[in-house]
Amino acid sequence: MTAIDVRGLRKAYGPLTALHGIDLSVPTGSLTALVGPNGSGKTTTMRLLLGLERPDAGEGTVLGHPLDRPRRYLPSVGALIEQPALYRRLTGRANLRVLTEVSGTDHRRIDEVLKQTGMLPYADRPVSGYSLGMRQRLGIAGALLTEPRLLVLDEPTTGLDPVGTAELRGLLVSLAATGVTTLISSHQLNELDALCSHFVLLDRGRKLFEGNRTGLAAAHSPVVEAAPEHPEDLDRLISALREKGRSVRADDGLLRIGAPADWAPELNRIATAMGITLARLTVYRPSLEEAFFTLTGTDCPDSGPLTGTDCPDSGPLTGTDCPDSGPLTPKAAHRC
Ligand SMILES: Nc1ncnc2c1ncn2[C@@H]1O[C@H](COP(=O)(O)OP(=O)(O)OP(=O)(O)O)[C@@H](O)[C@H]1O
Repeated sequence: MTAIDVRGLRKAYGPLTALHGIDLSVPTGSLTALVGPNGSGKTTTMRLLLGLERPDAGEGTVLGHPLDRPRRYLPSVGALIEQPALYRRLTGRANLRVLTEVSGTDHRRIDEVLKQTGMLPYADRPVSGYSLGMRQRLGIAGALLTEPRLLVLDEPTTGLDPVGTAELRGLLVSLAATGVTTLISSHQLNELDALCSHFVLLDRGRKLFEGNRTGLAAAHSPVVEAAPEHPEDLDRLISALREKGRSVRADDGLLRIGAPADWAPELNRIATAMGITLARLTVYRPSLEEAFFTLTGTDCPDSGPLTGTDCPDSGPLTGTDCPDSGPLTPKAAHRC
């Protein structure tokens, strides 16, 4: 069963094509990540699915209803696009009451969604005193008022501190357990890696990948890392490997070679035959983030014009070092 099943979704703004005809199949009940750099088309995709804009082309269904009949499915959809629009002087509860009045929802839902989002203890305080995380949770509480079967959240973790992000993650997991399908966009790939079961990767308006985490990891072949004992041997080894058709990248004395895991002994033999001793020889599987940057052809999140992504330590749950500040971890080595 698919909650969202669309084909050939296309949208242009004047000369700029924001979406080049993408297909999406979001499984019912899944927590689906919509991942991509700035300008890749995440928000546009969500706006089209929510009927906020009309696609230039494309068809399909959302919750079993035709995409071009959003009024049929929107009553079962909750959405948070960018920051929630809240009245700062009103309390959280009063904000939700306004929403129930606008949407005609039973106001008895208010306490339920406050409880569901962990906001009940703060419900009677003015929103002006809320942290960013509390505002996001209140925004999600608002999106839950109509008991949606599909939740669409555009970068809900932006600006959240580690505690706020962890709380939001907990909330999304508990919602998924109730059968709600959630489509969530973010740049913070490692965070979604832990959270989501289904992944859609966008870049420059095109879909690069859709599938589960295993499929995504498989899309990025293992990497063999090696470092000669003597740095002066580096260039010779690189030339030899390239002559054998291997893609090789050198980062501060460490070679990163695209090759299957069982090729590592062969590398050892090649080096030995050349009289080179390897001080390091390891194989590792890429993280979701690395697979993504490989697929997009982006080397370093803060160096490419299309990424606009901050150093990984801006994401509280990545656990990676900032590429130029930490030791040469596999991740740091690969990324910059
Ligand atoms: N209303 C609009 N008018 C003109 N161009 C637009 C409009 N909305 C989006 N775009 C352009 O379409 C492209 C995709 O934008 P979109 O906001 O969907 O990307 P995104 O992946 O959500 O990016 P971000 O992470 O920065 O929010 C961008 O080049 C953007 O500038």
